[in-house]
Amino acid sequence: MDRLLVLVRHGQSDWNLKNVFTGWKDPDLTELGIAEARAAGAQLRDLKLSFDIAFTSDLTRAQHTLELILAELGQEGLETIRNQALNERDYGDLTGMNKDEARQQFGEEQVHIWRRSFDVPPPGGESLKMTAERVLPYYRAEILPRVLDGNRVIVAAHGNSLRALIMDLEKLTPEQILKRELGTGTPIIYRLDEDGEVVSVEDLAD
Ligand SMILES: O=C(O)[C@H](O)COP(=O)(O)O
Repeated sequence: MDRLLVLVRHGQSDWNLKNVFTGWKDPDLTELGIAEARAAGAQLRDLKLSFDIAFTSDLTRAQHTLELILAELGQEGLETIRNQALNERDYGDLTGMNKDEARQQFGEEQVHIWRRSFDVPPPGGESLKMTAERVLPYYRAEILPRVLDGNRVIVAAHGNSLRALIMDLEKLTPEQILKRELGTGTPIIYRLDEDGEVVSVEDLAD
């Protein structure tokens, strides 16, 4: 049985381009983001992969990325479950602020802690630990059982919601996961065993 799980971060968004903290705000993809999503779909098609069900967040940039990938695969209209449990980490008071301006205002070190520490949330927002506390229960309840049933699953989501999932799948420490940068529009292909443990991982960025 092929227990396939593909994770993909959305393509470049308007606010990625503007270097602005985005979190739960809802900008769409840029032209480059659209091209990245199509390229991700083409990579999966070249690998002859197709899917039985898709999951995405409640945010446009991830949903749009998924639609473009499915179109490349000739799988428009595939059953898709959207849930805000897969949303990007909530950036709280930093949302909408330019990342360089935030560094000038709060200092390089503090902004790095907010962005890449495991359990220090940005003011009014979510840490990676808090993000994992909503992503992982959803994964275990809704996504993993489908993979274990033999459905080929694709998940289009966000840098930090996917980090939370990857940390669990690959059994990474907080230090290891925080060094892991996920490319926009780059699929990561997992195959799992009957217990949901990772048998193989292929990051198409490598
Ligand atoms: O929400 C955002 O601004 C980005 O998608 C992720 O931001 P980060 O690189 O600071 O984690």
